[in-house]
Amino acid sequence: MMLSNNCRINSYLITSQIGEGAYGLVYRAVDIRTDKEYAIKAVVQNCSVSNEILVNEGEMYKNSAKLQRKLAKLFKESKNVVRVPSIDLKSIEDMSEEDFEKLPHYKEISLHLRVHRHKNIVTIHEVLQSTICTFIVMDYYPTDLFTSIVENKHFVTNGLLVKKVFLQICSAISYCHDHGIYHCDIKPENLLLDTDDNVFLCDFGLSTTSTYIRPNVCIGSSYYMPPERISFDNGKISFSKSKGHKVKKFCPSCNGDLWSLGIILINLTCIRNPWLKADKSEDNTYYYFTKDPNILKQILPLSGDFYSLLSKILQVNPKNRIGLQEVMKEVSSITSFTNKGPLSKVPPLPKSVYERFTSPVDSTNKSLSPKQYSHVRKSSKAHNNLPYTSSSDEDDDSGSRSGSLGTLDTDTGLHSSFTSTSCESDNECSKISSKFSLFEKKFNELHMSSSSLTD
Ligand SMILES: Nc1ncnc2c1ncn2[C@@H]1O[C@H](COP(=O)(O)OP(=O)(O)OP(=O)(O)O)[C@@H](O)[C@H]1O
Repeated sequence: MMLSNNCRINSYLITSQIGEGAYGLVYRAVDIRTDKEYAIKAVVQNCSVSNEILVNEGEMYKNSAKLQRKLAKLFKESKNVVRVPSIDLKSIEDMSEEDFEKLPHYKEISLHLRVHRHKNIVTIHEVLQSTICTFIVMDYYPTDLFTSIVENKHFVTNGLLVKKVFLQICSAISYCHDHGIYHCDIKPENLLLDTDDNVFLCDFGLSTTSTYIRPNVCIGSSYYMPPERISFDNGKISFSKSKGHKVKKFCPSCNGDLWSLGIILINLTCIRNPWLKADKSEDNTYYYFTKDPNILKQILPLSGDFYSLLSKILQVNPKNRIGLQEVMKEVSSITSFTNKGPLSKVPPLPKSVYERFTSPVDSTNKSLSPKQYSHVRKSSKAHNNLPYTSSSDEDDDSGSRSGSLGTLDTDTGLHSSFTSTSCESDNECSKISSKFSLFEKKFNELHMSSSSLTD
């Protein structure tokens, strides 16, 4: 069930639905106060986000359809305008593992907030809590890397662009790793692009702070999943001694992300995925690759140098993979990706260009504060020319309010507030606001907390 016209969350007018995933729905919206566009991800409250479950497609659509129905009901009951409190971002960023046990869906937001200052990571502007879900208000980007590679064939003719985008992705991932966050779901659909071909990492729904991850736990998209998450050979897992006991060593999380980056680099340069799944028993190409990595040169038009780099990244044993910084340096200096065509000759990058691509900050904005990249709508008035045209009371904040505020049932004590522009003059809002200061107190006590590329 789609949302009806004029649905608004505080000052965000929903204009369309842009995504549907395992844990939520993503909407495109415009802030009627500023005319800026945002993406709003609705994540179901109390959904048990487990890093160990690969949600199947049927289940995914069931979950999102259920959320869709609940949201439609909520908007209907609140005459299309839902008023919800904004949660203090710092309090979410500071949440602990213990807090995530109580509020699992906040883990994604917390981990994302810890790294969103990087110039190539999507900025979160606001987190809004409703009775049925949490809304994450982020910068909006018009396209993703999958569409750009597959539909627009944007990269295969421009080696410099391949290097720019890939190095920006590496820089974002390296920043995450330096902050103890491992994304675990790097895929082109989770890499968004602005109109200047800058890339932005999103979706921290599977990310983890665990430095080591248990092998053979399927997480992420199968095309990009490293082999140790699918069928790691137990005979090869090394053991170490701890207090006299034999302890099974887990696989380094950072090296799993590295494998996914290797597949992304193949996507960018060859518009192909080498295999459906890095599983010897299920995928013949991958099986032959494990017998002889040279097979890559037969199935893909790789140059000798690029093959040599890929064979250092796509090491079956995660411990043998080349480091991320070395990958970045090698990509910067490589002079050919393919053995024929426009990518058979690509320029090595001067140091200054390499530094610009890999810098965590925008050269025009030297501070590591969250970015302000939001898309500004072309129309001068936000409510002009919208697919969902506004009603006459659109700008009247003293109009009808949703009852949802008063029934927010979380008792976690997350610090929340109403933005002054959204409902300061409203009686109900101030009542709820004082209710939230009690939560604030409790907060202090608790110390809160596929598509694929065509083969
Ligand atoms: N900030 C954004 N701007 C534009 N589009 C976005 C934004 N964030 C997400 N999307 C779109 O919505 C899709 C789903 O978002 P996201 O990956 O965060 O949700 P998910 O529920 O975790 O999905 P999945 O289960 O497929 O990983 C993305 O692939 C992207 O196309």
